[in-house]
Amino acid sequence: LRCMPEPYKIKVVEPIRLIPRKERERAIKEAGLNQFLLKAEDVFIDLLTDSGTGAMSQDQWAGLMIGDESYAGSRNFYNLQKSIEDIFGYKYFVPTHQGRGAENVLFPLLIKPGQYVLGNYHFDTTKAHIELKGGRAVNLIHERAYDTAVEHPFKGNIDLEKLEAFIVEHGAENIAFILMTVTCNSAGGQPVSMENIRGAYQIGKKYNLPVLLDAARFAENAYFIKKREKGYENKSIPEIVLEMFSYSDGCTMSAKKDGLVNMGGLIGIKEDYELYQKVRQMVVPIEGFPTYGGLSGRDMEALARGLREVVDEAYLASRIHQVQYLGEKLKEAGIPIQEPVGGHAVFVDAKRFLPHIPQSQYPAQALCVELYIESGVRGVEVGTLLAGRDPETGEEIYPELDLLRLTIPRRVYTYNHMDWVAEGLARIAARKDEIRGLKMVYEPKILRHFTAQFEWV
Ligand SMILES: CC1=C(O)/C(=C\N=C(/Cc2ccccc2)C(=O)O)C(COP(=O)(O)O)=CN1
Repeated sequence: LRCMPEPYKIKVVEPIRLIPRKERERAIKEAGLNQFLLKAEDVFIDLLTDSGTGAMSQDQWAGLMIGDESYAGSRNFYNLQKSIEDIFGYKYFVPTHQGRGAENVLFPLLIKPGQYVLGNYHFDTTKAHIELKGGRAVNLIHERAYDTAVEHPFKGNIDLEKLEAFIVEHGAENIAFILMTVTCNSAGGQPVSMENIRGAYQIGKKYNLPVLLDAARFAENAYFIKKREKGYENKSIPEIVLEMFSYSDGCTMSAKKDGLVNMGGLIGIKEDYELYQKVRQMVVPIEGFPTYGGLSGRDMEALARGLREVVDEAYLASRIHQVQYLGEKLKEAGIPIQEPVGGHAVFVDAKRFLPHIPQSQYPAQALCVELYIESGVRGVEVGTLLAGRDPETGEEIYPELDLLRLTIPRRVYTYNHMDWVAEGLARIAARKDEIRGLKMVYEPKILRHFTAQFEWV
């Protein structure tokens, strides 16, 4: 499975340390069995998220030195604007501090209370912003995404029949917009095919609905299209990216993923000047000013350069192969994962791995805690804990997928680190029937997974 070596060499290193098991047991206990509450220094290999945790290049670091911190009209804003024009083919954009900043500015301009926002599968913070603006987030991903054992090249695809049927049934006037998340994080970092993006866009046009991309991992999505979709094998990544964005009216983007930066986000608008004007007004009270949107000049420069780096095929091949490699190692150890392996993470199917733990006892969270104790590796739960409660009934939602996400930061870890993670999980697999469920002893009201506290059942 080894592919071409990484197209970069290491120049700076940051020490990491595996603290003794006794200390790991104490640390996670003090964190209420919630890995979000651990100190980063007590984590050996941090697979909590690929968001903002990647390594920047020498070109990006060099760019910090030409950060223009003028309040308005910063040079770096115009450099970022050029990157967005060249890569997305969009005429307008506004920077924001991260993805949620983009959602917080854009969504109230598009959603009337009670309207639906239709998508393949909204990420949880995006769903939260849709609901906070009075919208109703609806996931219409194709059924196959819920069966982790089923292999399909584009499990992130929206079910186009369901999409059109929903619009016809509820009336286009009750739909705010269509949001396509590429790649689809919640379904396991699964890509969306060009045909599917085009199909959703055509349906949007047919019913006069805006179509937006949640573009956090757009480059990884483009790579999968090149590798897996007929007719794209000879297209360059930049060509594929331009075509993807041509099938949208705009995008929100957490640049902390495929922007290759530690902080950043943006709202992109293809050509709707009127919407752009509204966004420029809204960004002032929320993110500061239209030419900096919550970012310093140097951050915008790092992003302007990161967007150009992320569409490099040699980089994408090495990044995605490393994720595939970890997936293969886990499969060899008989650990059930979402197949095929996605672009930014390996998702362990905790329901299949720990069938003796009911979803009401958070199997993926229990596995996450065990993995930290066993090997100092921090993953994250994408399952019942994350799903939260139904906003209307208050009942816990038991999602189809109860996954432990092992999220690989970009350009940070080596294959040895991946082996360490796989061996830790293999040791757990040997004693998995002894793993106990969890009960939540403190439950926050909003986005509970960040600060919830647990005890072993
Ligand atoms: C598809 C997509 C995302 O994946 C996304 C953020 N993902 C994150 C960041 C995160 C969120 C919640 C808990 C832990 C970590 C991820 O770990 O996966 C956002 C929000 O972006 P933001 O974090 O910059 O505000 C919008 N869309």
